[in-house]
Amino acid sequence: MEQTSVLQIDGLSGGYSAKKPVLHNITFDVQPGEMLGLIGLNGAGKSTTMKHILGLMNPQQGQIRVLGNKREENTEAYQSSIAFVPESPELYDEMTVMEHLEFTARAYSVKEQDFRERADKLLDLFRMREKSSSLSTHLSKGMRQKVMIMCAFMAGPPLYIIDEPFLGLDPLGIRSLLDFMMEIKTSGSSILLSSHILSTIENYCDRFIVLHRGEVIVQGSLEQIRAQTGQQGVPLEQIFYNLVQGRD
Ligand SMILES: Nc1ncnc2c1ncn2[C@@H]1O[C@H](COP(=O)(O)OP(=O)(O)OP(=O)(O)O)[C@@H](O)[C@H]1O
Repeated sequence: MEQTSVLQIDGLSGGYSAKKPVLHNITFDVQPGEMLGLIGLNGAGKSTTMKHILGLMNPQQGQIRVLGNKREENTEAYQSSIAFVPESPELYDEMTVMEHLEFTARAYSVKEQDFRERADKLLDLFRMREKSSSLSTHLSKGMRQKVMIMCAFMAGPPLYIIDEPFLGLDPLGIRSLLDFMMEIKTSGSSILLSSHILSTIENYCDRFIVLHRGEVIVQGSLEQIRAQTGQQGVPLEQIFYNLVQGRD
C-alpha cells in the first residue's frame, strides 16, 4: 500500500490578491520522518507558502493535504496535525514560560504524563529551567524564540512548520534545536523548515525545495540537486547562489 504523505501540495497558486499571485503552481510533498528545507531569497514566497499550509490564506488554485486531509473537509484533523514556529516570537505577555507549555499541551490534548516528560526535557535542553516561572515580557529575544520552539515540540504533532528558527538563538540553542529536530525525525514526525543559513541546514535536511519568485526551480536531496545542476561536491550555498544569480 502506498504511504500517505504527511504534506502534499499540488499545483498551489496563491497570494495576497487574486490579480497578482505570489506563488505559482507549487508542487512538493513531505514524507513521514523527513526534514525538508524550503530555501529562497527574501520575498521568494517561503512564508506565503507556509501561511497557505497553515490555513491562514486560501489557495487561488491547487490543493494542500495534511495526512490526506484537506483543511476545508476536516479542519480539526488538519489543524491538530501541525505545529508552527513563526519567524518572530508571538507570546502572551501575561503568561509565564510554564503556562505557555501548559496552554499548548491543553490545546493539543497532550496527556499529563507526556506533558511532564516533555516539559522536563525541553526546559533542560533549551536551558530555560530557571526561567520557567518568568513572564514572557521578562525574557530576552532569544529566550522568547526558545519558548515558541518549546511550545511546538510540546504539541508533538506529525508535521512541524518552522520559519527561520535560528535567528536570535545562541550557539548552544542552535545545537539543541538541530539535535532535537533529528530526534523528532527519528520518531517519525516531519519538518518543513525555512532558513537562510544554508551551511547549517545543508547537513540536516533530507531534501530541499528551492523557491524563486514564487516558483519551485529545483527540488531534491543535495546529491540530486548537485546532479541536476552538474555541480558535484559543491556546497548548497554555492549551488543556490549559482541558481538564483542573474535569474529574473
Ligand atoms: N501581507 C502582504 N501583503 C502583500 N504582499 C505581501 C505580504 N507579505 C508578503 N508579500 C509579498 O509576497 C512575496 C513573498 O513574500 P514572503 O514573505 O512569502 O517571502 P519570503 O520568502 O518568506 O521572504 P523572507 O526570506 O524575506 O522572509 C513578496 O513579494 C512580498 O512582497
